[in-house]
Amino acid sequence: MPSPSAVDTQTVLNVENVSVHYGSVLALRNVYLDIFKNKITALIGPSGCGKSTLLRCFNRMNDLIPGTRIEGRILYRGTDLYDKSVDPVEVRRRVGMVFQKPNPFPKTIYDNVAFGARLQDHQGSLDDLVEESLRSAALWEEVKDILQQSALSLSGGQQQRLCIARTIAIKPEVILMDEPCSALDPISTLRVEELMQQLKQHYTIVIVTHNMQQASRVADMTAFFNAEEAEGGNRFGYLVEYDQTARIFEDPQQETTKNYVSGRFG
Ligand SMILES: Nc1ncnc2c1ncn2[C@@H]1O[C@H](COP(=O)(O)OP(=O)(O)OP(=O)(O)O)[C@@H](O)[C@H]1O
Repeated sequence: MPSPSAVDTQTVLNVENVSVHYGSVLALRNVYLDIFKNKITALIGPSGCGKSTLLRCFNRMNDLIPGTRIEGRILYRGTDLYDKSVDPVEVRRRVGMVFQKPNPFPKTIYDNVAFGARLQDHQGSLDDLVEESLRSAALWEEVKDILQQSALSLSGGQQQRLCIARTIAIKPEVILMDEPCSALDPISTLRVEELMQQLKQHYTIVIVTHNMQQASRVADMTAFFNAEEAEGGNRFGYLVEYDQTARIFEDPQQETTKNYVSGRFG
């Protein structure tokens, strides 16, 4: 596969020939991919092509699914994420995750943001950390007078920005987002997309999205995956093409990518 056109930045994650099995079923095959610092990388492709599977490999969330087996290597700043000496809890501190459905804890707005920092025995002012994280997540102005209210009283879009604030408060380097806008209305979606553009100054973001317009609006880099039927009828995913987003949408090198981005399948 051709390597992406030149990107002038550091690599944070290297995916080297990664395949993932769930039990005996192959889900994702032979992926090579580099994730670049302070860029937004979108993983796109039809249902079942392994986007979420790969995303979960980046912070070892697949460890929590019994029977998952990963072959190949994923390097985080040169260290093999799956090396025996690596603590998955530490990985998840550096590589945070925001899920499809906003999932605040049934606690106050303040406690949601402070939760991870308290667990980590945060030194310094929690009030400052909560304010700074809510500001970074573009939510402070809306919630500064109701910090002691339940997070569940917020709208879906606000809850998702709160989950982003909760992730930021742990001070990760990478933020993974698994379809973060699919449960949101169009206005909340735009707010989260604007927020992502601000966040990439400080964080590296990888987003799984079904929405091609969203990928073309927010992502610097786009990886297109497809699924193919293996012997026995199971489908497995593989990477078709990875490049700067403008190239994937305007001048893809592979016929399958062209067909997908022009809406001919998926
Ligand atoms: N926990 C699991 N146990 C068994 N198989 C799984 C599990 N999670 C995913 N799979 C299988 O792995 C393959 C890839 O799924 P994955 O969810 O990563 O794809 P996806 O591209 O993110 O799909 P979607 O866009 O529908 O969310 C699919 O065949 C799926 O059925």
